[in-house]
Amino acid sequence: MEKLLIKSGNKLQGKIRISGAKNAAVAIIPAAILSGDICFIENLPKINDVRQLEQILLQLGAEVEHNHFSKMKINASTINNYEALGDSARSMRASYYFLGAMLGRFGKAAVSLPGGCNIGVRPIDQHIKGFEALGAKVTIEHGVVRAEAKELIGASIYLDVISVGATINIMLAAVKAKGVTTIENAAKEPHVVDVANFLNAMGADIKGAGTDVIKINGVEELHGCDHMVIPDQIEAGTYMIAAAATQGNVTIENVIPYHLESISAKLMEMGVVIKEYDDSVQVIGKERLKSVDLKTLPYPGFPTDLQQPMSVLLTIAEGTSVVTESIWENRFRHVGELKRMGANIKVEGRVAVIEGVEKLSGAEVQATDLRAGAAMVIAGLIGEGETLISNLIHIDRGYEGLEEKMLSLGGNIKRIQA
Ligand SMILES: CC(=O)N[C@H]1[C@@H](OP(=O)(O)OP(=O)(O)OC[C@H]2O[C@@H](n3ccc(=O)[nH]c3=O)[C@H](O)[C@@H]2O)O[C@H](CO)[C@@H](O)[C@@H]1O
Ligand SMILES: C=C(OP(=O)(O)O)C(=O)O
Repeated sequence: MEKLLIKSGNKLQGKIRISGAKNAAVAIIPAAILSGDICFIENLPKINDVRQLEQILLQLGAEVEHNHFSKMKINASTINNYEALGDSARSMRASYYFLGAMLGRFGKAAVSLPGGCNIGVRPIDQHIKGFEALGAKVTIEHGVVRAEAKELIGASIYLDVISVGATINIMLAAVKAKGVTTIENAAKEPHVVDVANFLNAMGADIKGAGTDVIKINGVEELHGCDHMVIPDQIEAGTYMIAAAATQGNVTIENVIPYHLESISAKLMEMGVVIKEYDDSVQVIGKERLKSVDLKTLPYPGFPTDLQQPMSVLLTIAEGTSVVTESIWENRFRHVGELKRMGANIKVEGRVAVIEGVEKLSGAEVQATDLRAGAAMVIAGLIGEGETLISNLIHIDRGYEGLEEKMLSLGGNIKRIQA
């Protein structure tokens, strides 16, 4: 089994380049099948979720070419199967975007119920409500979601919860529907905007992405396009936190600093020095940081996907921090692992109370999910001695070359068979 062996002691120093955003890429790839023309997608992250999406595209009959995923060419004119069933679809969350995309293009779709991180129940009722409002019939049987519509007609849809997935899936289904669709209480994450920009580059007419209300004027046809995926806000935040935790000095390049404001603000509140440039941020750590309270919220709030890495930093801050996870009901599974390293954390429901300790100590721990994995890597960089992390499958789903990037910054980390 592959594990990550980390020795602590090195402060991260230097420059790091952030990859394309996982959560944008995994929606844009399925979105590309909305047209029978050729789409080129650039700046894709080299992660397992993207590899699984390629498998699904091939399963559907699309033609795919890429140069180690840097630029993917998708020809969806050859699609002859409307069912994405099996391990690839089940292995990840974003396979559910094929529902919206296939429904939007062909009026029918079947996708195995998606997987993804085990961080809560993860219902898809808002996606289904949206598809049904557009005129589709949706069923779930034997672990497969099926959606079918003779004709999709624009509708007004109010989301009961702010959902990234439902917002994007409804956009995908609605771009070619007859008439106007509005999504109210829409998610505003940067990846939602990137997907809307991609669809507009294909000829869609979407306005308001990035605000609470998205308006989609259905168009008859979409065409091919060339699109560059935005930089990954969460990967950038992960390296910012790692730099702060190791008292390092790291310049994080190829970012949109505006997308990082909630993270920069929290780090500065703790005493970290952040310098913002046009497309990079420099993070300079300090010896003992101050505790802070943190509540995860939809964008532009503090992202839930950085709650776990951030809680590592809080374990060694001075004082007591209260972390409230308001998006997912089960996103504290990393706490048990951090306790093995000497962290002092109490969890009550969706709240974790973290009492800062002088230091963590290395231990054998697991990546219980994707961001928990990143959290363990940061803990390993600061935990006295050696840390061995297992269950790397989660990390590989969403971080491009994590150990190579950490190594280039001076982190003492290697992948071993153990
Ligand atoms: C591939 C991808 O982009 N994953 C991200 C996406 O997940 P995902 O799109 O699955 O998350 P959502 O934004 O949909 O979920 C937010 C909240 O809404 C609830 N909900 C969602 C849909 C639904 O039909 N019904 C419902 O009740 C969820 O249980 C959760 O409490 O956004 C999350 C919130 O920023 C991130 O943590 C994930 O990294
Ligand atoms: C939870 C995440 O991803 P997914 O929705 O793909 O499980 C994440 O990226 O942190």
